[in-house]
Amino acid sequence: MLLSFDPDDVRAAERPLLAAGVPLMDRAAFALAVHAGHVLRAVRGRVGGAHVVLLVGAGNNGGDALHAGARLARRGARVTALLAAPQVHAGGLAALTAAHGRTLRVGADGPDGDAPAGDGRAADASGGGRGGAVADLLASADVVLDGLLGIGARGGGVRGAGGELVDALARVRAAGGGPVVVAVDVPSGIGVADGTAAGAVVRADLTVTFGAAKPGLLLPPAAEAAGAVETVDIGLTLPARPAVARLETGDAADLWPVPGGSAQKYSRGVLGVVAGSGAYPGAAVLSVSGALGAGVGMVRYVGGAGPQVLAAHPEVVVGEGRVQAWVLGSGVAPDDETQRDRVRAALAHAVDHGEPAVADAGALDLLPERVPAHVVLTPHAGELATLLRARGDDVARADVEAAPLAHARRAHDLTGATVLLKGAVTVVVGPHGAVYAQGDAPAWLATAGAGDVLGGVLGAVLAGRSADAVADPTLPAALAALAALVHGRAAHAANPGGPVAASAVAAAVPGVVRALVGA
Ligand SMILES: NC(=O)C1=CN([C@@H]2O[C@H](COP(=O)(O)OP(=O)(O)OC[C@H]3O[C@@H](n4cnc5c(N)ncnc54)[C@H](O)[C@@H]3O)[C@@H](O)[C@H]2O)[C@@H](O)CC1
Ligand SMILES: Nc1ncnc2c1ncn2[C@@H]1O[C@H](COP(=O)(O)OP(=O)(O)O)[C@@H](O)[C@H]1O
Ligand SMILES: [K+]
Repeated sequence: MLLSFDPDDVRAAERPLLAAGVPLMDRAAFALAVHAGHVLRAVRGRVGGAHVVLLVGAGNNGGDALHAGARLARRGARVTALLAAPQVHAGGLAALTAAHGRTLRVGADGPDGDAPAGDGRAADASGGGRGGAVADLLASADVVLDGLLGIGARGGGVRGAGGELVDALARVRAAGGGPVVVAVDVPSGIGVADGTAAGAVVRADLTVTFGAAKPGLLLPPAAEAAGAVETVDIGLTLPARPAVARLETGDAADLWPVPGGSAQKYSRGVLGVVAGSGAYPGAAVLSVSGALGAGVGMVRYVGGAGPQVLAAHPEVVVGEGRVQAWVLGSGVAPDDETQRDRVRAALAHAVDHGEPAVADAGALDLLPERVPAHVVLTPHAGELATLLRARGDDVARADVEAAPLAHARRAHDLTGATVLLKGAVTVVVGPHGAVYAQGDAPAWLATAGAGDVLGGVLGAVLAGRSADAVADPTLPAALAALAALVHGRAAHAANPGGPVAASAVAAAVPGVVRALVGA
């Protein structure tokens, strides 16, 4: 599991070590220089002679970049530091200057010249170009180390001279080629704790993060700015509970309901599916496909698409009966009152009798005011905005897309449900601070019906672990993240690197599950 921690937790973990004189910045800078060295060898063949540009802000994040730059300079790299603040980390600046790195102060008027080392003050000096000089430097760099802002960032992108550097770097990259960008701890400008990415934000190819990942490296939309993430152990002891977690391959086997030797279909879990309608029979078929692909004990289908479901899946039982979990609402048309009544009844049953339920699409507006966490909502951004508006919030789809975690959390707080918010990175919020961010899927998965398959996969897992999911209110969030992981991997497996239809995703689910839980 990839765990991330809020800046406050990271600072609290650093404090006793710093008080004891542990050289945390040295550890961070050493690891950063090692990773930058790997990148330089990959793009240039060697560190010696390579051109490295440091973007340096006012804080310790800039200090990391300067110390790492000094190490690279000592290995023969040509290092130029662009100082975006009047005062930068004194020790880092001294180290870089001692290693014969160059420093240029940048501000509203462009680069001002070499800054003296020693007191960390980047005073004006003679020499240095203006105008396009920064752009030329960035364009000629092999690697840029982004040390403008770390966990001390306060929202809304990089402001001031640093923001201008971010824009200049973006223009260089947009023109084609350009340097490999390595972010120090986090891409500068992201919302480190909430994953927002407004204003001037560095787009990195690699982020080298210290102590533990930060939430913004996992959460949308900021996660996209991080590139690959390398976590460096600098010896921090962090709390047991992360801010945001991401399930990985090794986590699936413990969570998945693998049948024991004495299993029979009822003990493995029966899933009731109330999905599809005259207008959308395909949603019922796809939802059932996802559930069967995930290995549910049995599916009972309830609704008007029985013939289509049976034609595709003769193993399904059509009609009501006892179930251990539900999938509700996929493809249920707003004017299909009969099917909507069935969804309402199933939701009430799920709440009253402790049966986990997936509430998708057409079930979202039928939700009771409050539900337990074993009811899992699976909206996309537009549906979540609608749900929040129905509860009095003035929110549009774009607001949800700009801050998915905040809005998923809001929906959880308002309803009590576990919330799985679909997207390029799927965010899951449950009670007691359970938050997951899964970025497992190719963009090809953004195709009609893919969400129905996800609902089926999740329903199967909830049916297989029904009693556990009711007893432990944080488990549905973990199982929802697990379903997103399997669903995303199935999209890859169905046609690596190419387009997929929702039914092909469902067909790939059994193989993905085998790979994850097979001995
Ligand atoms: N505490 C430590 O000893 C360690 C800290 N480390 C590094 O230190 C970083 C944190 O350093 P700091 O606490 O100094 O904070 P930062 O280096 O993240 O920056 C804080 C500075 O940026 C300014 N600032 C904040 N938001 C801004 C914005 N939106 N636009 C422009 N300027 C803004 C603030 O006024 C402040 O001067 C970590 O991310 C990590 O890179 C590492 O060296 C590991 C050890
Ligand atoms: N850019 C993207 N990259 C990867 N996966 C995506 C992207 N956009 C959407 N998805 C995933 O594709 C699926 C689409 O589901 P949904 O929007 O409910 O479609 P439908 O209602 O047609 O089934 C979700 O699982 C979502 O997480
Ligand atoms: K940074």
